[in-house]
Amino acid sequence: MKFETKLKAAAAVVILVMSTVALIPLLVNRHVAETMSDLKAAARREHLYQSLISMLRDAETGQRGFIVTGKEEFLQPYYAGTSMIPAVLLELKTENANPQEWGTLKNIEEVTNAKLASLSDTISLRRDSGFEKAAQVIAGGKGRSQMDLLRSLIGEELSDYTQRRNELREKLIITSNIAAYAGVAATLINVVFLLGVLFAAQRALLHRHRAEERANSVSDELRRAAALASLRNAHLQKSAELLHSLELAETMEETSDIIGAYLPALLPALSGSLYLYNNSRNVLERSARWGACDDEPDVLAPLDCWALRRGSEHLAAGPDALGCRHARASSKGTPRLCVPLITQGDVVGCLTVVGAALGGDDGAEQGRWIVQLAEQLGLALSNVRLRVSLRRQSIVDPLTQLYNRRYMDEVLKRELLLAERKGGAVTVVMIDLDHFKRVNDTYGHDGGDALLVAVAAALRENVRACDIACRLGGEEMLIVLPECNMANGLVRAEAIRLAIAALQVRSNGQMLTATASFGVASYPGHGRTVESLVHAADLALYEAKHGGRNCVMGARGAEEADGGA
Ligand SMILES: Nc1nc2c(ncn2[C@@H]2O[C@H](COP(=O)(O)OP(=O)(O)OP(=O)(O)O)[C@@H](O)[C@H]2O)c(=O)[nH]1
Repeated sequence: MKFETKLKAAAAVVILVMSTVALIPLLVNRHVAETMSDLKAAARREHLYQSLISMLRDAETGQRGFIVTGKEEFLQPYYAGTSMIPAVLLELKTENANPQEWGTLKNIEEVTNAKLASLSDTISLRRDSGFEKAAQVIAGGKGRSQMDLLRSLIGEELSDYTQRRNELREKLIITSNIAAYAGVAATLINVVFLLGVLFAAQRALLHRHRAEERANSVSDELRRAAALASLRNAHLQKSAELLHSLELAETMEETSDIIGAYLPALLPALSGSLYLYNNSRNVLERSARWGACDDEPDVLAPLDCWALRRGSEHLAAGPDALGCRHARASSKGTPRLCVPLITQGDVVGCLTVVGAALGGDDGAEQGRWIVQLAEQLGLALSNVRLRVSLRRQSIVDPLTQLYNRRYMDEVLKRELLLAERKGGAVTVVMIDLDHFKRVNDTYGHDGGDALLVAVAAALRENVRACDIACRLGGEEMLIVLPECNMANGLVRAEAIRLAIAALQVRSNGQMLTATASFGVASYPGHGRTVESLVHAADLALYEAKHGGRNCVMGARGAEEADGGA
């Protein structure tokens, strides 16, 4: 049974008991009232009997006085007594007479009437026949014996009533005592039951209070869980968007931009930086930052960060926490979480996050979410790296690290379209090493390869960042010079020719040198398509070869159509 149902049942029992208990004094008091009434009736009858005897005595006294004196005024007590006797007798007969009394009452009435008759007779005799005659009748003693009989009969009744009154008085005392005890007992029982109800009510209140507290705490937990779930949902949605954008990234720079744009929304109450590992320098370089607090260095040495040293996340919260060396003094005291970005055992970066929210109530949850995010970022970054590397492999010649013919086609096509739209120029420089077969024959294929690598480096060093140096195949190379006219192209080709001629390459203990022949052609004068332009450069190269090699030849018929760049 539920506690509150039990309490209701107990309250019903208490009300029943208290009502019953309240009736006890009522019943006892009624009994007392009845006894009091009996006592009053007994006293009244006692009084009537005493009055009757007293009235008869007065009547007799008046009769004697008249007989002795013969004066009528002496009859005054006689008249007063006899006038009230019938009423007294009537009341004795009708009011509260009990059955045992009836016989005696009848006798008393008869003797009284006889006594009154004899009193009246002697008074008449005195009037009519004088004192002597009346005195003789009195001396006969009839009147006295009547009076004695009445005294005896009334005395019996009075004695009965005295006894009855005593009995009633005792009964009244007992009943009164019972009433008093019943009152006290009822009060005590009521007090006990009231205390019981009070105690039970208090327990019920306590019970309810605890239940309310439990309900409140459960509802708080549910609210927190709901808020957490919605936050997680938002995080998951945002991180899914971020990961999707990272899948489309083509370069590491683009990757950094994407991460930098998403981090403020993913970790809004915090500040931080994302570092990416630079293999060649063995340091981590900052690729993105967000938030109000910027106290991170641009470059992170692996030994400066506990997370990188340990290979797992490191939280520094509180004054005694072990802080990383890269954390600057300005942010000391603010919780900081560093998480290494690791994929397949390799560190690809590090996420450092700073903010009071890391140490609050939800700090642990935030920390878990950041570690999870870092895992996803690490995986995504490694995918981007792989993609960038594959893409590079597909467009770069593995020996010389120059772009391959396929990429040259792609780039040149794009540059020609741009030049057409802008009305600009594009120049291509075709390069072919002289007597390269001889190099191979003399120094072996390794020697030839070493020379090719050195020439490729010389090309890269002598062009602008926007120029694209490619290896078309064998010892044949081509440079695309965007926004460059024929004249400038010829100058550039000449500089490269000199750079190649100055090369001294050591291979297998021998010093190798090289020269190259150059054919230069420009858009739009020597061709408007990739094929026609490359063909024009190739023809010029052919002329350079036939012109004695180690020289630069421009394609024919270009001057009038040359752009102004
Ligand atoms: N070591 C090396 N040799 C290569 C490579 N690709 C092509 N060759 C060689 O380059 C040589 C090209 O020779 P040719 O086409 O006859 O021209 P050449 O000897 O340079 O003479 P000219 O071009 O007329 O000056 C061949 O012997 C090829 O085997 C390469 O990747 N490495």
